[in-house]
Amino acid sequence: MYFHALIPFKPTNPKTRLSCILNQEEREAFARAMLEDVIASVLKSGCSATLLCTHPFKHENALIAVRKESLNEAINWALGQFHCPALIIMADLPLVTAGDIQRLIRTEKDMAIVPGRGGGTNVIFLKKPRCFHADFYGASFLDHLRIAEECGFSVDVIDSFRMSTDVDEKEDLVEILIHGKKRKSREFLESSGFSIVIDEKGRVGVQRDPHKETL
Ligand SMILES: Nc1nc2c(ncn2[C@@H]2O[C@H](COP(=O)(O)OP(=O)(O)OP(=O)(O)O)[C@@H](O)[C@H]2O)c(=O)[nH]1
Ligand SMILES: C[C@H](OP(=O)(O)O)C(=O)O
Repeated sequence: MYFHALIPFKPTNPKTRLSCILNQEEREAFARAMLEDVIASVLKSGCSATLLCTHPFKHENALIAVRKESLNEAINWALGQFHCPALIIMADLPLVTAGDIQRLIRTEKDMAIVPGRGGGTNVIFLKKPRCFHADFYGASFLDHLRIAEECGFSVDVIDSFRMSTDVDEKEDLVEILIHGKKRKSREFLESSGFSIVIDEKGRVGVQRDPHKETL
């Protein structure tokens, strides 16, 4: 089955929650690396990709729509354009695989949704996108379930470590370094001097080679 994936993407000053370890230029490069990982899996799954960008951006394998309004307004504008099922997938899910995406688009329910850790929403597949509206931020997973109920949709909640791992905070980088084999995002982190470290309590974190620090 062939579907269209909508990937919201903020190319300019993204991932501000990583400002403690990456400067703006690095955050922009890292966000692009994660986006590459997501696009590669989207295309491998057989879907096409449209980037819903806050600023002008170019990509050889994706269509681009530039919308300067907020994330929800931009997505809701896009959903109104769809006449076929739609996949909304965030650009900060570098561990996603093509098989994960196929699992969503093969759902027999009206909607499939993947929660993000901490209450967010990482991926939504909608068979009737024009009935739905996005309400990201805060406990958006619960909000999206409520909106689906209002639409009368049957819902498939997908339990997936890889798709539920959105990369927002320094601690999240651990997952890329451990599980991100062959990912552009892992290459970026390794070439920027990041590696995993285990603290005195046995917790796993990341450290950066001081010679590669720029802050
Ligand atoms: N089109 C669009 N995409 C956005 C916007 N804000 C964030 N995104 C994208 O939406 C997804 C989830 O966003 P966040 O996790 O909040 O990412 P972020 O805004 O870069 O990160 P923080 O600054 O740390 O909040 C990512 O794919 C972002 O690139 C926006 O205003 N418009
Ligand atoms: C967009 C937002 O992302 P988070 O801030 O949870 O990463 C959400 O999932 O609602």
